[in-house]
Amino acid sequence: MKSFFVTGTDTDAGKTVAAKALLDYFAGERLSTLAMKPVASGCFNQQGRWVNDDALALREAMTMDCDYSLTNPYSFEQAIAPHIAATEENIEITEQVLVGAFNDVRALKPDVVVIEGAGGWELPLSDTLSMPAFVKQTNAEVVLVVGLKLGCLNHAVITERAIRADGMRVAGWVAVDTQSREMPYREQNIATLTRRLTSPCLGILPYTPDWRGRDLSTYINDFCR
Ligand SMILES: Nc1ncnc2c1ncn2[C@@H]1O[C@H](COP(=O)(O)OP(=O)(O)OP(=O)(O)O)[C@@H](O)[C@H]1O
Ligand SMILES: C[C@H](N)[C@H](N)CCCCCC(=O)O
Ligand SMILES: [Mg+2]
Repeated sequence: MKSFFVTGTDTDAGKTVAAKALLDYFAGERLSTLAMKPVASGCFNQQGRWVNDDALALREAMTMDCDYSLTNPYSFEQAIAPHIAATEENIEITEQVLVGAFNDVRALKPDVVVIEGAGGWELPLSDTLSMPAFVKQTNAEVVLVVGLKLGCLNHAVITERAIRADGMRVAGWVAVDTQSREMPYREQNIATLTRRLTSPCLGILPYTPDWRGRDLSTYINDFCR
């Protein structure tokens, strides 16, 4: 089994869209998949349970099925920094619960698990815990999603460096056009990312308003053969 943790240059970088594209790609490779959005802030009540749009989109794209609570063990109502949302709900996010959910997902024996982070790499989860501590326990390779906007070059280089400094392997990066209006000098920016990042480009995702219903596998380069 392989696991990929999808992080980004920031919140709104396009992690959910890129994670969906990875799930579509693995499905096209005839690999079975499960997805996780372990910590979600910005949830709504659906039939008595708090659910999150990212988690639901990833669950639609995965090829296997599992209980919602394994995909998304922590779901907070407010769309704010998760550790603050957790405090507001008198909940402490623990590594034990996160790793427990990951192990339960792994026990279902998918070929691939795709895990979407929240915010950027160094996301606080409590006063003492940050997301990288959980990622380390999963042994996942990290995919860095770069939301194409002014400022992304600095954020991308620093994030790739931070992931490696934390001892994790970077599988590569995916650039995402998150807005209808193309970033000025888009190609030059992508060329700079290609030169300055030392991991490979795994794909470039164009602006696709109906991305949820589309097969995005075509935008992912072959990297898992
Ligand atoms: N390629 C795209 N085409 C169309 N819309 C996009 C694309 N990429 C991102 N978006 C939109 O931009 C917004 C931010 O993208 P997304 O939700 O994937 O970010 P994220 O990194 O997952 O953020 P979060 O930290 O909240 O999980 C969303 O409204 C999404 O629908
Ligand atoms: C609610 C939002 N869309 C994300 N899911 C959470 C982003 C947290 C960012 C925390 C931070 O680094 O400041
Ligand atoms: Mg998301």
